[in-house]
Amino acid sequence: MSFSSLPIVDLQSTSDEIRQSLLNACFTTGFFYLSNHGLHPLQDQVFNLVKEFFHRPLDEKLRHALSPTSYHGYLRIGRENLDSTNLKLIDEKEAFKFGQSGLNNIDQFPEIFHHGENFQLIQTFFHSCYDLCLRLFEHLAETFEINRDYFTSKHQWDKPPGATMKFLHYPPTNKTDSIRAVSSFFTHFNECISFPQGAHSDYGSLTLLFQHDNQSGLEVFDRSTNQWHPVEAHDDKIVVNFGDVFEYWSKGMIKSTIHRVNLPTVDQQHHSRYSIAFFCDPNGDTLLTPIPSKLIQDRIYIKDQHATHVFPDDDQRILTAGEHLQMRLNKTHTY
Ligand SMILES: O=C(O)CCC(=O)C(=O)O
Ligand SMILES: [Fe+2]
Repeated sequence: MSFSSLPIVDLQSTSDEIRQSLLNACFTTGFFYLSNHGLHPLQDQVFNLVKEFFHRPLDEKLRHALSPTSYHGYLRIGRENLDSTNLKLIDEKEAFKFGQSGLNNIDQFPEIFHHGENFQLIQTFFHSCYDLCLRLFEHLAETFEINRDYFTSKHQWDKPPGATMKFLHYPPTNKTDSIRAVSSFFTHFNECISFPQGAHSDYGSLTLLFQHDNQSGLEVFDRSTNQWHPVEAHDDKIVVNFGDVFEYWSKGMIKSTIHRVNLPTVDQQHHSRYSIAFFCDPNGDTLLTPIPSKLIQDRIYIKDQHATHVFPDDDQRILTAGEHLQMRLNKTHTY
């Protein structure tokens, strides 16, 4: 895998160029920048709302805490911890999660999302993200030289589980360099320590990540060298990554690359970092069988140690996307 910089998929370039850059992303990190995607003006408005929401008092946000039976709600700091391999790591982020199934029911959402056009803005943004994923799926089908609707037909809007959107806030940290050193020391002594967001791979097919104020923090893991690499934030480019489902579908050709959010650099540590993640999941009954493409049909899937997060055991039973999602969600530890 090469990490010198992520490939750029420019949606205003020709289909051939898009195919080439997608192929490049498929063969390297499974991450790419998406430019000229058309969502930038909308994204700015949504970030204003994101900031307004997270500035509300904690008790007000907690009135809409995510419950085990709902697909949307507020997650306080430490509630969702994504590194399932290290139960001592607490994610120092707060989030608000929107499940597609709740998007029509405004009454369940915090007051601030009811004001003026805010709820319509959220819905429009959600739909635009979904449409953008469908567009990428069509380009990917061309890249794999298979039916144009191969992937889109597995992501039908009206079938569960649907997509999920998360507003994310990483509060300022006053960890100085010496505290950073002490934190890593304490992990050896069974203390819980906090980290903006623990290492994980995404569970679904595609993730869109919107960043704000060009504030970096995202890092991707290079399996071949065991090293973390920072991903530069550019507000006008969406960072897109493939999730576990594509690793299954492509017999490991596409990596569901592990990533995390690291502590900010010292000059940025007094600023909040905001991001929006949009997670696309195939319909629950979709089988995780290989894509019928000559690019991968002769491929032998050799699972490396990092694929164990995708393949929890060695039984050869073919999972559905729904079973896989449930298995990953069960492993996300919460307090
Ligand atoms: O906030 C970020 O930069 C990354 C978010 C992410 O990876 C996730 O929520 O799965
Ligand atoms: Fe992620």
